[in-house]
Amino acid sequence: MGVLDDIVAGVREDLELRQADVSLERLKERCLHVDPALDPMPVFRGPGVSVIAEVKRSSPSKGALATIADPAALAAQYEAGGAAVISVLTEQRRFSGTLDDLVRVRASVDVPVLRKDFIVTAYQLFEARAAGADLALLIVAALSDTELISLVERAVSIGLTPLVEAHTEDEVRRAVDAGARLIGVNNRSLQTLEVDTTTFARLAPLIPDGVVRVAESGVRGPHDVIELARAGADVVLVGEALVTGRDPRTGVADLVAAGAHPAVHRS
Ligand SMILES: O=P(O)(O)OC[C@@H](O)[C@@H](O)c1c[nH]c2ccccc12
Repeated sequence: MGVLDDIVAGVREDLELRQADVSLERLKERCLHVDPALDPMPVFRGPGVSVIAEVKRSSPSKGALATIADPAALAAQYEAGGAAVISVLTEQRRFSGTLDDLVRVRASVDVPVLRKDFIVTAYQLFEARAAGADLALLIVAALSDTELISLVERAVSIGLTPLVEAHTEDEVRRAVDAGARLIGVNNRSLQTLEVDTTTFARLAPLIPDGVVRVAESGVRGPHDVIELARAGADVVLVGEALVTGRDPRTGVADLVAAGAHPAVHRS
């Protein structure tokens, strides 16, 4: 069993407990009382490379990265540095995140918030919306075509913008076929956890014009942002470098500045 299957098995177990506790009907009811979701797409399509800054305590590849006692404060720093979107890892077992982190982040920033998790059922989309999320990650490798198509549709129907993540040529094709308007190329394989930052440049040309391209994982600093922008990135998603760096606000600002540089020409 690859790492991804292992993670998803744990996610399904945790999900069963939450489903026994809160019915889908109750979640849908909660969704009626949260503020309408924010649309990240106009900013993503605007000038410069947008930065999605991630609240990430640990990862299966690196273990503990940062304590992050106050995710809301960290998110506020990211926003002050110019982050277009805040990503919050809500998976508990491997990433030490919770949905409560997302609720707290949502309350402290005005930019859109992404639920970063291993979403395999519509229930998790309603959870995301009820917690105030504006975007939700859908990982192609964790889903069948039927599941992917129905989760993309369901996300859109409840106001969430799906970020559809691919790691191979075939997965990019499946993301496109599922109607994704926002596609992320993960430089890290979720089967082996290895990072190859050339993955984005190799797969980006398969993403049609008009679809927003996100480069995910392994971005260490401004230099990487410039390279990824040249390869066609509209957006970069950065976690580790920001949570382990000295100052998250300056860290984001430096990435935003690199992506806004006039020498950076995006296709
Ligand atoms: O910490 P990094 O290397 O900057 O990566 C961030 C983000 O891309 C990574 O956390 C990620 C990308 N896709 C995922 C899917 C699930 C969990 C985590 C991820």
